[in-house]
This record gives sequence, C-alpha cells and structure tokens, in this order.
Amino acid sequence: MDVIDVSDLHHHYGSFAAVAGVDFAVREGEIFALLGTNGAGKTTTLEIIEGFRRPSGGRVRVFGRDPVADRTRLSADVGVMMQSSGLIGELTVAETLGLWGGLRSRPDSPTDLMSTVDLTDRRNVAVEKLSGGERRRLDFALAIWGRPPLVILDEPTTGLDPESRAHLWDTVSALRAGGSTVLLTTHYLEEAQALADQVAIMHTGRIEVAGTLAEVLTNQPARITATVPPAVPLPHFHGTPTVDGHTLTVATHHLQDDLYTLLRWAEEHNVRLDTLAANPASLQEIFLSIGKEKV
Ligand SMILES: Nc1ncnc2c1ncn2[C@@H]1O[C@H](COP(=O)(O)OP(=O)(O)OP(=O)(O)O)[C@@H](O)[C@H]1O
Repeated sequence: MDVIDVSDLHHHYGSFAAVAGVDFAVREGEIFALLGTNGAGKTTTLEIIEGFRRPSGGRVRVFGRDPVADRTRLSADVGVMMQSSGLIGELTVAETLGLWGGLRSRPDSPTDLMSTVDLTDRRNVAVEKLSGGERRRLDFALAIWGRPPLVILDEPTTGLDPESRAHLWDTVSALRAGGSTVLLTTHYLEEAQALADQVAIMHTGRIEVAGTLAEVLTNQPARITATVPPAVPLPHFHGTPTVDGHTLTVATHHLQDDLYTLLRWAEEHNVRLDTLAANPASLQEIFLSIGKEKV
C-alpha cells in the first residue's frame, strides 16, 4: 500500500483553480519532492494531505485513511512542518519541545532533538528572540518528534544557511534510513536532485513532470554547447542543433555520440572549441523549460 495516494485532486479558492487534477503516490520509505513554480499549488496540496483543508474534488488517502475525517487518528503517525510556524513567542526552545512532548503520543528526547537541529546553545532563549533560521529548525524538530512514519515538510530549508540546509537534509536522509516516508516541497532543485527518490513538478495547479529522478531525467535531452566559427558547415547530429550568433547548442539523447561527432568535426576543420560544455539533463533545466513554455 502506498503511504499517500492522491487521485484527481482539485481545489478551488472561490472560482480560482489552485489545484486542477493532480495524481501521485508516495511509497513507503521514500523521499518524495513536490517541486514547482510559485503559486503552483504545492502548499494547498500538502494542506489537503495533512487534513487541514477539505479538497473541492478528488480523493486523498494517507495510510489508507481520509486525512480530514481521520485527522486525529492520523496525527500520531504524521509529523508536519508548515510554511509558517505556530510557535509561541514567550516559550524557550526547551519549553517548546517539552510542551510538544506532552502533546505527542510518541516518545522522544528534547535534548537529542535540540542537538539534532543544532539548538542546544539556544535552549533557554525565547522563541521570539530566535533568528528566522533557528525558528525553522525548531519547527523541523517538532515535525520529526518521535520519528513518525510519515513526515511532511513544506519548504523546510527556506531561510536556512547552506550549512544548516545540508545538515537538515542529512537528518531527512537519516529519517528515510530509519524507515520514515518523507513528502516535502522545496525550491532548491539541486537538493531535490541529490536526495529525492521521486519528484513531481507542479505548474499552475497541475503536475507537468513526475517519476523517479532517473525516469524524469532520461526523458529529457542532454545539452552540448560550444562557440563555433560561422563559415564551416556543421556535421550531422542525432540531436537538434541550434545556432545563436556563434554559439552552437545541441539538445540530444545521444550525448556521447554527438559529443564525439562534434570533437571529430572540430579536429577535421581545425576548430578550437574553447567554450565547449556538455551537461546531462538536470531538474533545473526541466523546471525552467516548464516555466517558460507555460507562462
Ligand atoms: N486562502 C487562499 N485564498 C485564495 N487564494 C489562495 C489561497 N491560498 C492560496 N491561494 C492561491 O492559490 C495558488 C496556489 O497557492 P499555493 O500556496 O498552494 O502555491 P505554492 O505552490 O505552495 O506556492 P509557493 O511556492 O509560492 O509557496 C496561488 O495562486 C495562491 O495565490
């Protein structure tokens, strides 16, 4: 059974369709990254999965249950980090974790969690005095309290410095290694590319591309670019060449063959390919092409 199953999900705010027919499934023990442009509908989708919002249409199941009707029952097994936190400003970090522990059925250690999110030195500081990144880390600690089987994180690394981001991703990987399933949104594509097992890219309420990273990336062409002299006729490539000024770009599914063709051509015509670059498809490129095509 999938941990999360979303089918034909719709959500309207008044007459505006924020989510317009979304399908995806999150399997047990994987990190699933929901990516997308601003306003794509990611947070709305997460809030529906968390049971905080009733969908306008479609079906969502979390551990086989309806997240709205069974929210109380599911809450023991689901840790949530929302985009904006509901922390109480007057409480210290340690008090916040202590209070949270009293509300959760799973056991955990505030001391260990403070160490995990690197807030041990800030344990006696009131939440209202914490920096934005420190608050985000405290929010994260609450979401992973008790290492729940499902953790849902809405932009967990936004506002964190690079070191804290890397550390948070290490913790997310450790959660996966411990058997938890993680659904998250992020605007840091390189992080999603490094760590997610599956990704889905949303744009204007729909999923445009989805699958395992390998699936998503192999369907996209790699790219060769080089500066070429104007007068020499180009060779035949498997991929599609375009020339803009002196810059040749070849979008290709045969990176090695087309690179070899270009290098052989350069040697035969005594051309120096000073700016030569060959890049496999990246999420960044897919993401940008989705944004460009659809805007
Ligand atoms: N309560 C609301 N009332 C009306 N419109 C809303 C409401 N909440 C969100 N929207 C709109 O719905 C769309 C989807 O918003 P949502 O927050 O789900 O997007 P998102 O993908 O999470 O965006 P971002 O990456 O910018 O956080 C946006 O156009 C947003 O303005």
